[in-house]
Amino acid sequence: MSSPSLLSSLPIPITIIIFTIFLIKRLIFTPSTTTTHKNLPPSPQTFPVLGNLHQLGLYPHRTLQRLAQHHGPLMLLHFGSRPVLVASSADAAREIMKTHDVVFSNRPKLNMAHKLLYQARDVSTAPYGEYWRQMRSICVLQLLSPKRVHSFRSVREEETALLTAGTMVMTNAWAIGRDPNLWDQPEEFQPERFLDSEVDFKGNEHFQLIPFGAGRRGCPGIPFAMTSNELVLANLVHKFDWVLPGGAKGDDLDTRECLGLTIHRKVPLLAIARPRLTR
Ligand code: HEM
Repeated sequence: MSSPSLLSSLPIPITIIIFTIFLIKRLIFTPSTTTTHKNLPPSPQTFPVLGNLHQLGLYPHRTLQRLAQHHGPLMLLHFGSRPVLVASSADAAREIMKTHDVVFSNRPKLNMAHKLLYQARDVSTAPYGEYWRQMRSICVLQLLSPKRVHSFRSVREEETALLTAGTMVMTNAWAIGRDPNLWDQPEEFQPERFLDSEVDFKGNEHFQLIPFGAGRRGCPGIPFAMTSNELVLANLVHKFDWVLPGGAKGDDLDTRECLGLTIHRKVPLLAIARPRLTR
């Protein structure tokens, strides 16, 4: 007669618990696709159902930057079941926004856009296609052209060999803007670094600075934004001296960020304007 195995000698609930732990471990520690899936960009380990969502934390731009340092400038994550390709270098951004921008010109379907923006009928969330093309050309030619701004005065889908159709793409412009391979002392505020520099912010050739995005879904409001920004900034600097309340200095500022539609200051900047020009 054979002796009973260790498992069969245990009470049933304990056997079930051990089996469940074993299953969960197998599911949780699915190996990274860095080495297992040929032709796919590297991926961090995924968690069942959540994918990589649980890893994003409060500051996804920072988490993605850290993951990219480990897995490379083009990596594949999963937000739940949705594959998400994350670009974290200027070269990767160029591939997506210039070389293959037809393929990546759609927008994700967002409930918010359908509910608030007339079934995503506005130009920024409209799916890539004829309707978007017409809206965009009205914007660019009729509303936002340099001439018009000045006058105010006062898919075709190609499938790539690597990715599943429907893969969402995120370009981490924040991480690219801090890439030490591209910028000298990236965390330092040195506006003079742009003097006599070829880098511009329009995303035409230089993808290391892309505040307006780039490619066919890039921001059409650049002339409008730059004209308004320059005017407002020039007036604020020219007409006022600025100090911090209570004699505080720049180093005293709390510069932590906060996540929202865009990343913004966690603690609002309070500054006192002292007029220095009398009319
Ligand atoms: C400093 C100011 C601005 C910044 C930093 C900015 C930035 C951006 C960015 C990052 C995008 C997404 C680009 C992409 O997906 O690749 C975008 C799209 C867009 N922006 Fe701006 N923008 C600014 C001002 C404006 C202004 C003033 C207007 C219009 C009056 C405007 C109209 C649009 C539109 C319509 C889109 C969607 C384009 C499309 O999906 O085809 N933006 N902007």
